[in-house]
Amino acid sequence: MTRLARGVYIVWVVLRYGLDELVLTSFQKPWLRLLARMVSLGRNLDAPRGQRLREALERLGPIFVKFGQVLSTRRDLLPPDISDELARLQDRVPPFDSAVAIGMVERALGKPLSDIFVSFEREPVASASIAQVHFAVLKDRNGKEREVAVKVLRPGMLSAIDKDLSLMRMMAGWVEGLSADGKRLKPREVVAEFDKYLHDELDLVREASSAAQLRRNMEGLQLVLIPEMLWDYCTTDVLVMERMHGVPISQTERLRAAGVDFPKLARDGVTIFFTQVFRDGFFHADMHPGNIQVSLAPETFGRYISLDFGIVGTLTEVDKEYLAQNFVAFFRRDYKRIAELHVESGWVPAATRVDELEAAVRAVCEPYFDRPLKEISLGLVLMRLFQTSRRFQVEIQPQLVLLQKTLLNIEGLGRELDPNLDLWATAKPFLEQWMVNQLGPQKLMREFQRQMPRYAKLLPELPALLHTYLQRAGADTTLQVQELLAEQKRTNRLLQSLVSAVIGFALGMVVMQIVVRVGLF
Ligand SMILES: Nc1ncnc2c1ncn2[C@@H]1O[C@H](COP(=O)(O)OP(=O)(O)OP(=O)(O)O)[C@@H](O)[C@H]1O
Repeated sequence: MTRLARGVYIVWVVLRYGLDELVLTSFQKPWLRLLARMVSLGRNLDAPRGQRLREALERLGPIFVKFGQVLSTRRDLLPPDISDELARLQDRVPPFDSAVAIGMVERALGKPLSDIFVSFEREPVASASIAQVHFAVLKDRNGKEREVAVKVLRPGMLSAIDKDLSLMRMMAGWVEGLSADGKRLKPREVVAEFDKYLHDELDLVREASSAAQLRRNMEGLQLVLIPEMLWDYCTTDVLVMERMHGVPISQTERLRAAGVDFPKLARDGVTIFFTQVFRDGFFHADMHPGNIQVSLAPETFGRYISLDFGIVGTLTEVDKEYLAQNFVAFFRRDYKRIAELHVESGWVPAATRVDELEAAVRAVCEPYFDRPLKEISLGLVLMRLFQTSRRFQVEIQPQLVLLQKTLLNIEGLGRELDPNLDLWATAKPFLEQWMVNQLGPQKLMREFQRQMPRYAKLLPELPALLHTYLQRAGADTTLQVQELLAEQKRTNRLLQSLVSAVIGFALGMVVMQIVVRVGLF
């Protein structure tokens, strides 16, 4: 289909499903209002708006379906009825021809299939819009046989995606320009985010490296199994990894019959997530049930198996600091502090009235304290906080939105496995440890250690630097002497401040320990 024909088709679907009503209720130009009314004559719009949007995206094909799925996570932008409906979008599409998949594997790995694999299942085990997965048995370099899962990218995805993305960008521009409501929805920003997301997903080496990193991070925890990536066989289009044998988490009856301890499973899920977020700042952000299995093998019985590492989130020290400070203020119900934090960090315009922001934050948080702590959904609180912040022109970072979305998934999963799950009892040790790490002496020590190599490197260079300096100063010895004396004074002062800093640091450590251990929780 040419670009023009595809564009016309998209506009037709938009109008048939009444999507113009969703975003363009407030066309600014009268002639556009008239035109929209004319082309939409006689259409039947009985179904709820969310359902119409979902059906239209399904009709527009896999890339739009993926777009809807990504959009469903932007609960900070969309009303709940629409995001709920979008979250129901299923990404399962008919598989592509096995011969094509095999051809891609052979091209990517540079050998005939029989040279690499002992056997290769032609029928894929799963197929989605971006890729499909085949099981196989690999003959590794040492002649050892290994069961593997081979993920192959759908051919021609890049050009199809780029075509649809350029149309989406164009439509986003229209929506933003033509509708008063359009600007609020930030369509161009949303499409740009989707563009990055899709291109990341189209690089399987990137996915494999995320998996390898998570596997390393999770090794010591002994709660989750992550497939090993077989690097000799991983390319941008083809990913070969250890095959996992688990039971999908959705098959609860089977798991129960096998004797899996559900309350423990629920607690472990929270532990894994909190460790990834608060300890490592690197988390699996696509935690839908399709990507989670449970091992029934005797030596790893009851452990999670995590799959699909296309979407991971990273948190910087600044993000963690933001979360830490806000969580602490939240637990203390110190809404003024939350408001002040936003102003201090420059998140809201300096002219923002702290009392107004404080009142808005109070309205979000206070209702939650009516319930027992274990019933509070932190994902929901965060989402409401982000929504409120937007009203005050705060640009919430995408990684924080990703975190909030994953938190909602984890809480949902945990409560499904064990309705009595006390999220806080499980999360509290992590938050405590995290607070100590973020604000306590360890953090200062880490900073100190981080800076040390820089100073250590400078030290041996000092005589050479001094020598160059003296040479440059030339014959004017008076000047040299005066400057050297001044330098000596400066050095003395530096030493004095260093000593004070060390004493202050030691005192700080003691005070922080007391504050953190006694004051916060
Ligand atoms: N290493 C593995 N071992 C066993 N099964 C696997 C493995 N990797 C993938 N699968 C199977 O293939 C399915 C799809 O894998 P994956 O989620 O990685 O693909 P995807 O194309 O990204 O799908 P989606 O985006 O819909 O989650 C999994 O649900 C699982 O059943």
